[in-house]
Amino acid sequence: MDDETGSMIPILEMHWERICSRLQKELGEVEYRTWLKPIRLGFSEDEEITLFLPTRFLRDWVKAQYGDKLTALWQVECPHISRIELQVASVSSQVLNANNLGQTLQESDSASVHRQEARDQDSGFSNQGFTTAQGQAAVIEEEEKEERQGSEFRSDLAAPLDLRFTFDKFVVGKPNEFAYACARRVAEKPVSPGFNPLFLYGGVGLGKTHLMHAIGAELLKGGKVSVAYMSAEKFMYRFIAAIRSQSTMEFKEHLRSVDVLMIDDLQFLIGKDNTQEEFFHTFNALVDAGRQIVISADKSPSDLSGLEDRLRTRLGCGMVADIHATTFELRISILEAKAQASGVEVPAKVMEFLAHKITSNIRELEGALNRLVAHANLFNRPITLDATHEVLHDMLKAHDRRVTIEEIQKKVAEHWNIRLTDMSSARRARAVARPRQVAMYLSKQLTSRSLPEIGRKFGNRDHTTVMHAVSRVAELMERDTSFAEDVELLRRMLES
Ligand SMILES: Nc1ncnc2c1ncn2[C@@H]1O[C@H](COP(=O)(O)OP(=O)(O)OP(=O)(O)O)[C@@H](O)[C@H]1O
Repeated sequence: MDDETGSMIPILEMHWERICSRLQKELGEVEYRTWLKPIRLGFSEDEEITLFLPTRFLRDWVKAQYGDKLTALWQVECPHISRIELQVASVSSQVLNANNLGQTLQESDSASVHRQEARDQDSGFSNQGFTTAQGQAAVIEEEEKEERQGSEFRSDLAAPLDLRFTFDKFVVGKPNEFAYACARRVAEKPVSPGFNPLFLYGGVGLGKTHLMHAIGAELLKGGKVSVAYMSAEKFMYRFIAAIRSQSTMEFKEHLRSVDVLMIDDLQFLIGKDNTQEEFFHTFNALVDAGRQIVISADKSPSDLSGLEDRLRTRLGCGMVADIHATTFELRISILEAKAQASGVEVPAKVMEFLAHKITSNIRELEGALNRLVAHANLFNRPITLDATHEVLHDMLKAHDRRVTIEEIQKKVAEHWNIRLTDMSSARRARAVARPRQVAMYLSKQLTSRSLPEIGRKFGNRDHTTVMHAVSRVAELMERDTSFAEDVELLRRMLES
């Protein structure tokens, strides 16, 4: 670490400003704003410069796409720099501004940046800098490292909230409307009878953390309330650190002084008996003192076997709200909202395709859209079905599976709103015959069945009928783009 931090800060900043304006000129405003503007200047140590990015995705992208360029530009400014280090961290400009960067630079490692941030903000969230979920993961990693190194217990107990996770960004649909309504209720009126604790549960990536952060953000708007959010994992690490540094009293007092305590991913405490015990006491102390508790987990309290019975009973005695698996409609609404927020035009067919293909998890769906948007911004190309296939190749491959003629018939019938039985009926009306031909065409394209086999599945038709259907559909696709897009969309949905 440079020990001349006082005089080094403005110099470093000056170099960084020059590098930024070069990048801006060279790459253009859009690309610069998308990828490089979020970078925050960290500190210099020997031959290395540390820069911070708000998310892991951005860090990885910047590293892969601009790592060499950034290193080269730093070398032009400061020839002794041979390496740049990109880290995920919640470093708000507020923390690393000219006034306090000096202090920050005197600290010895990146974890100290978080420490500095926490000190600045003291207790509660009201003045805190915010970070992303990935940022928090990085913070936890740093903390674990610190704890392994035996450093002293710290009083900054809670993790920052993620500003992106607010109620207005949460898309409500059938699967999550109850959980949403409960979260809203707690945010508007904490400790309402019957809502303490609020226990949110559901599968991975369905919005539990989002709702918890939204509760926190809403409560903080009103001020005067202290909110502590942390993952159960973090709770455990902090607890262990407190034991090691003989500061468990501080730990308990600090946690028990908050108005609202939110613990995410409680299932992590399964099998961690001592931490469970501590959590149980904290829980009771807070509830007895009339404070609000919000918990999330992947299962309902009664299904969290491995948690002590008395804890499970207490967890289930407030409001238990399930977030169900997403529906196609909800996935579409989420994609529409996120596409609109990104400012990039995403065709409806692409959204339909993604919503059909990526069904398990909103995080994955969001990740797919982010990749498409990033790609479109970077190469200044529109998002199309072809581009989607290309950009998400690896992700889509993971979902690939074999398709049957029955599935093709069903999907095609649904698409054109005809009866499934018409796939094998003798009806010749175009409204029925055309979809049937498309289904034959797709059966030829997507399965290894022979023409006679396909014919048999379509009401024992002759193989020449199938041949005719295949060439007719191919011909129509060439002439009619909208028809071609329909067929293409069906093909991709079936391949998903
Ligand atoms: N209804 C929704 N509307 C908009 N975005 C959503 C919705 N549900 C989830 N998301 C987004 O999906 C991502 C994953 O959500 P979140 O982290 O809240 O899931 P989780 O249920 O806590 O997952 P885990 O079980 O892994 O902790 C987040 O970026 C979140 O903003």
